[in-house]
Amino acid sequence: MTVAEAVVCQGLEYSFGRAKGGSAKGGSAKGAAGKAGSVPTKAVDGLDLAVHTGEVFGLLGPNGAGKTTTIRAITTLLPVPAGMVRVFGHDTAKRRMEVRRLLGYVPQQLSAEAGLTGRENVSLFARVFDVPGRERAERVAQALAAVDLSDVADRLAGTYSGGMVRRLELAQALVSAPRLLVLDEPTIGLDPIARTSVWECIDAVRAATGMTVLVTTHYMDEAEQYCDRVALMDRGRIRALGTPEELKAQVREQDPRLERPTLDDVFRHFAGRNLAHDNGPEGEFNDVRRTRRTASRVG
Ligand SMILES: Nc1ncnc2c1ncn2[C@@H]1O[C@H](COP(=O)(O)OP(=O)(O)OP(=O)(O)O)[C@@H](O)[C@H]1O
Repeated sequence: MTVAEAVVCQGLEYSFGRAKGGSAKGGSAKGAAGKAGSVPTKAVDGLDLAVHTGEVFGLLGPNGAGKTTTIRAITTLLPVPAGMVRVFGHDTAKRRMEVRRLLGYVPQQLSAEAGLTGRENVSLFARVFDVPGRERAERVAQALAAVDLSDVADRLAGTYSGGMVRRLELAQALVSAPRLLVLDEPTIGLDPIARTSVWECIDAVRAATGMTVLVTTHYMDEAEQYCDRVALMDRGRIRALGTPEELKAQVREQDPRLERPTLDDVFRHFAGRNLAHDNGPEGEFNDVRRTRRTASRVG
C-alpha cells in the first residue's frame, strides 16, 4: 500500500449469522449477529477497494448490497481478521484506537440528542474524542460554523429540521478534525434544498482541510455531482469502479445504443439489474427498514 491511500480493503469478507455446525462465519463470533443454526448471510464477499487520500469516494448500491457492513468494518465497528482493512496504513484489526482517532463517522442511526442544544451535542463529541479542554469551545464553535449552525447553536436539537440535524451530526464528526470522514447515507430522506446544503458543507470542509470523504448514497445525481470516484456494489461485491465519466464511457463503448448513459444505466450494465427497483422481497423489507430509520433520525 502507498501512503496516498486513505483506505485499503483487501479481500474483505463479512457474514452475519452462524453456519449449521454453530461455528461463527465472517469477522468473528463477536461480530456474528445471527442465532446458532441459522443460515449465514454473506454481506461482503471478497471486496477489494482503495480510497485515495483527499478524494470524495462514493459507495453506491441497492439496499442490502453490503455498503453499511463495509463501512462498519472500515470504522472498526465490526471485527475483521488482520490484513483485510487498512486506514492510512493502520491495520484496523491491530490498531483500532489509532484508526478511530483518524476518522469521523456519521452513521445512518441518529447520533444527536434531541434534549441537548446543538452546541452541547458537539461539545459532547469533542470530549469523547479528547479535544483538549482549552481548545474545546473554539473547536466546537468552528465545527458549528462550518455547517452553518452558529445562529441556532443554543437551541435544542429537538427543534431542528431534518437537514439541520444532519448538519449537526456532521459538526459532531468534524470537531475532532478527522483525516477521513465516513458518511452513511447522509442525505437520505431530505428535500433537495437540504441535500444540497449538506453537500455544500461537506465540500467546503474538504476544500479547507483536504480530508478524505467516504460516503454511501442511493442518489445517483449526488454521486455524479460530488464524488470524484464511485464503486458500484451489489450482493457483497464491487461490480464497477472509476470516475462517473469513466464508467459511463465504458458503458457507451460496450453498448453503443446508450448514447448518454446515466449512473443507473451503468449499474444495470455491470450488475445485470436495476439499482432502485429490483431488490426482491428482502429489498422491499429493507426499504421499510430504511424509511423507519430515516424517520427516527430526523424526528
Ligand atoms: N445485524 C445484521 N444481522 C443479520 N444480517 C444483517 C445484519 N446487518 C446486515 N445484514 C444483512 O447483510 C446484508 C448487507 O447489509 P448492509 O446493511 O451492509 O447493506 P446496505 O447496502 O448498507 O443496505 P442498506 O442501504 O439497506 O443499509 C443484507 O443482506 C442484510 O440483510
